[in-house]
Amino acid sequence: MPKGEEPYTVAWDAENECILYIDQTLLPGRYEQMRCVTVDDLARAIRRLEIRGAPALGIAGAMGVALAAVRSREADLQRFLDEISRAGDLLRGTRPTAVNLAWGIDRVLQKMALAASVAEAKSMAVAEANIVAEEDELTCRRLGGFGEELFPERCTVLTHCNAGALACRCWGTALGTIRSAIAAGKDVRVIACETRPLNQGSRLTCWELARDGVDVTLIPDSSAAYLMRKGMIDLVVVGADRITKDAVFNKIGTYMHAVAAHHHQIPFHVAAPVSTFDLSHRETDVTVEERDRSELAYCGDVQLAPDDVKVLNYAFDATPLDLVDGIVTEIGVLRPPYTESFRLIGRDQENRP
Ligand SMILES: CSC[C@@H](O)[C@@H](O)C(=O)COP(=O)(O)O
Repeated sequence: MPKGEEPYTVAWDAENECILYIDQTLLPGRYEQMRCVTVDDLARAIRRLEIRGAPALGIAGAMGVALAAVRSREADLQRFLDEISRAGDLLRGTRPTAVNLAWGIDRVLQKMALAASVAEAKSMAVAEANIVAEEDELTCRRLGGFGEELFPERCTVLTHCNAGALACRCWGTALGTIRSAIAAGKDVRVIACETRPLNQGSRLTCWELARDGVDVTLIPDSSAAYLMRKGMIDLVVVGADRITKDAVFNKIGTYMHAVAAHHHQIPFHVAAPVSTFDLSHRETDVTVEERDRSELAYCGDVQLAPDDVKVLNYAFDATPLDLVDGIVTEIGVLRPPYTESFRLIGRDQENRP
């Protein structure tokens, strides 16, 4: 977190060789740091959304591989690498849509494959995981700087879900652009959609922004189009979990905001690091996570739907690129038709080790 001595969302504890993280399921009531000492602990924390948000999942994936490495007792290098690769597969399977998770895991596995001994592989894994985390902070701040230019001097921006400090190491992507605009002296008010069913908007985005003294107003997801119609929203900025050749995957509900923004001629922007791009795939190739019926059928212990009713609980949706007016990244703001910028990013990704 950017304030004072506060902890980062996900961090490596070098002394105890484990992962420290802020349990996001406890917010806004409790702000508490937890630890994962095994890969199983981490897999559980990710499935429960104690750690969530694409860039934070990338860091968690990278640190999860480092955790598996330092905990291993295997002495043979090849068997060691096979064991860590299986740990990577376990983590990769926890949440299929946010591409950053697999990206973070693969980055550390690829680095370890260059090691000449188990000891070297372990120290390479920890070092690379920490680099992934440090880079995320730089990326968010750079991205925020580019995104700031999208904000008029005085404006109201709508955002969905939480693409803030809690979804990254700190600062945030969509909220990073808002923080940067405010830091540049602009008068920015935020409309935060509650983001049913798990309320990342009301619990996390409102908590983060209110704590920073940002003017934030909570709305039900279903009122966004009406506020647009009433002229109460100047622009929309959201994060992303995966950007394919043809679509932006983000929290369920994002697509309806994009459609409504297009209808009302309100700019709709996405803020995401280059690590969120997956330009070798199309929308239809991507597995969209479906979550448990209990998230909709219950609110805590209160039953909201009959026992036998069918529930369809997609965690994400896909917004076609023709509804996206700009994608803010750490290398600049990409503009439609995206062909040339995607070609350059895709070529760069293919050339990675
Ligand atoms: C910078 S985070 C961008 C996205 O990861 C965010 O908008 C989102 O959809 C997160 O979903 P979640 O299910 O809470 O992990």
